[in-house]
Amino acid sequence: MDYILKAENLTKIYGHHKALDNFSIHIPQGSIYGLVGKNGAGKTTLLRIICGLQEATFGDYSLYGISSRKHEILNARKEMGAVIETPAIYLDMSATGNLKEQYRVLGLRSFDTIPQLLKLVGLEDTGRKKAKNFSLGMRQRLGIAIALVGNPRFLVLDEPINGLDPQGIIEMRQLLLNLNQQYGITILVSSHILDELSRLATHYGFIDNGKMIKEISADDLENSFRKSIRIEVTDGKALAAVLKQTGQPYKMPAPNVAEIYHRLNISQLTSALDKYHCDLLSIQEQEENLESYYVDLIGGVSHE
Ligand SMILES: Nc1ncnc2c1ncn2[C@@H]1O[C@H](COP(=O)(O)OP(=O)(O)OP(=O)(O)O)[C@@H](O)[C@H]1O
Repeated sequence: MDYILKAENLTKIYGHHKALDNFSIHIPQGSIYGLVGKNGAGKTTLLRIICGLQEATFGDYSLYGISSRKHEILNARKEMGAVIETPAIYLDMSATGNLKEQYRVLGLRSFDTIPQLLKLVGLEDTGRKKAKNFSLGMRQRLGIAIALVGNPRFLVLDEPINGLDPQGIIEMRQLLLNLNQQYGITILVSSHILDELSRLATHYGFIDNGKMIKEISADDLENSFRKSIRIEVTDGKALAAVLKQTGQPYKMPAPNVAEIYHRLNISQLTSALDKYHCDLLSIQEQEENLESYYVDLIGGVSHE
């Protein structure tokens, strides 16, 4: 498989703290790769390193097969655009003004493609309006337009939907899918918003404490989702006691709620609970999702 970005043993140490610890990652060409991890897991550190904003303490990585130890990595980075933390935009300038600045920085002489770029990110009607009067979503999309100057084949986005309103989230989703599907741009996107990420990502990497815990394609992930039955009762302890007797795996995501993964005889369960004076409040079939997978992988209460 062709990887846009590959690392096997990246380590970044701040003082005594390992922000990345022998970290590995494999981003297939053409993917939308969702990087998932809690606050402080090391996501931004990784993104800053691959964008050349920081150096790794140990280890290297390759971009389009070019090792970060080689001088040519500087050229490889020109084929990559990024928005890390807040987009780097001039608030007193219009969208066009901001793009012109970036064209100049990259030494591009003609501004002819600016209208096309503005249309692509949905900012074609902003005229002379200054970026300081843009909504957060418009600023994020302007940041992406700036990152797209120079036609990168790899786009790196740090939490692009954080703080956006529902409309902003939908527009961002459509933009990212369009960039990936119509323009073939590989996208690395970090996000906490798992439900939204699951509508976009073709691959996932789960990072915790600076380590890559698991990489998986969206297809493999979906195939691994199990169906379960969610039961809510008046007395979780009684439910746990009854379920323990079955010897089958179950989880208790909340005090009075259990999820079980095997066939269940409801009348037997009800009469067993009855002995503890415990009532069955609700019973529901459900399928695992990205969020429950993440909780299982990175931490949660399980009785398997
Ligand atoms: N410049 C720095 N000096 C010291 N420690 C740092 C520095 N930058 C990051 N860290 C620490 O490294 C760890 C990883 O931080 P990082 O910003 O990469 O996490 P993150 O996954 O991006 O989290 P968040 O989602 O909160 O941005 C954290 O414990 C953080 O406090």
